[in-house]
Amino acid sequence: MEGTGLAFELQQVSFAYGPEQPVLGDVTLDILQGSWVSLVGPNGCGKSTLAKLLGGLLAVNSGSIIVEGTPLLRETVQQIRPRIGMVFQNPDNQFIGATVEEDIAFGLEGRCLPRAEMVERVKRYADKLEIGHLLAKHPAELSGGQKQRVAVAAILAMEPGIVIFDEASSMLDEKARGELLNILREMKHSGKYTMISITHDAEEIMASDRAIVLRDGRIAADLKPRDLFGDEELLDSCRLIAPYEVRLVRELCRQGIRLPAGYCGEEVAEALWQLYSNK
Ligand SMILES: Nc1ncnc2c1ncn2[C@@H]1O[C@H](COP(=O)(O)OP(=O)(O)OP(=O)(O)O)[C@@H](O)[C@H]1O
Repeated sequence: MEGTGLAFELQQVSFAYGPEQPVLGDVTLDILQGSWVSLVGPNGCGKSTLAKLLGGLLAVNSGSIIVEGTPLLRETVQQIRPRIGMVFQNPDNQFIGATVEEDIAFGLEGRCLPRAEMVERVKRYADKLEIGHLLAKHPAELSGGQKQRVAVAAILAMEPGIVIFDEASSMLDEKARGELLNILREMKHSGKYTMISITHDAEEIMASDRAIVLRDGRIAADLKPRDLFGDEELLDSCRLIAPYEVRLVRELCRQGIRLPAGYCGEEVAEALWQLYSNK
């Protein structure tokens, strides 16, 4: 369920890595608490840079970012950072501990939690992510999908209200990608998290509430995922491919079988079934 408060308020945010290199310009947007936003766009358009600004890893050159009501400033960044978890592309770069258990516990140690609560959280989030049987393993013994589950467990154990996934599924195989997507869906369903996912994955975008399209460091579109996948020109400019069912509906339309565009999986099956049973 979406909350009524705002997780992020961005006003005319601009950022450059150097004087010659403006990356983001005039980005103004609000993100509702409890919502799941996909950040999409072609390579180099500024998605990761925006994620780092949101996560307090970089500071804006001009404009402002407010996180859950608190302005993100040099003086407040330490207070805001713990509210935001970030999961990156390469799970190997996210491992800190020598075992899965140590890795999940690592972030909690900095929070000065009582030992019993730390142990309980490690177990609870390991169980939630179905990695309880891996707690004693060394990271090198895990598959890519298992490593990414550990990375997510380590972030969720810190109980952030906001989680940013920066291409977290892009190095995973199809099965592990599907499993990670299910984790994201469960997180959304729990209503406990504001989620931002940077992704080129059509299914992941389709599962989110809203797609923000960046092009050359500016917001080019802000729309429902199904509307994004209904707009071939916009999709092309983001270098995205629509999910299979959307392409199927489009192809059926070309063949003269008319179904509304932008349908998602079960709706396509239902519409085709209706069509078939009315023959
Ligand atoms: N640390 C850095 N120093 C200098 N320039 C950078 C740095 N990180 C990114 N850039 C540049 O900023 C621009 C935006 O990069 P960014 O990684 O935010 O894009 P992106 O949309 O996430 O790309 P991709 O889809 O390829 O991951 C690019 O031109 C990139 O070369």
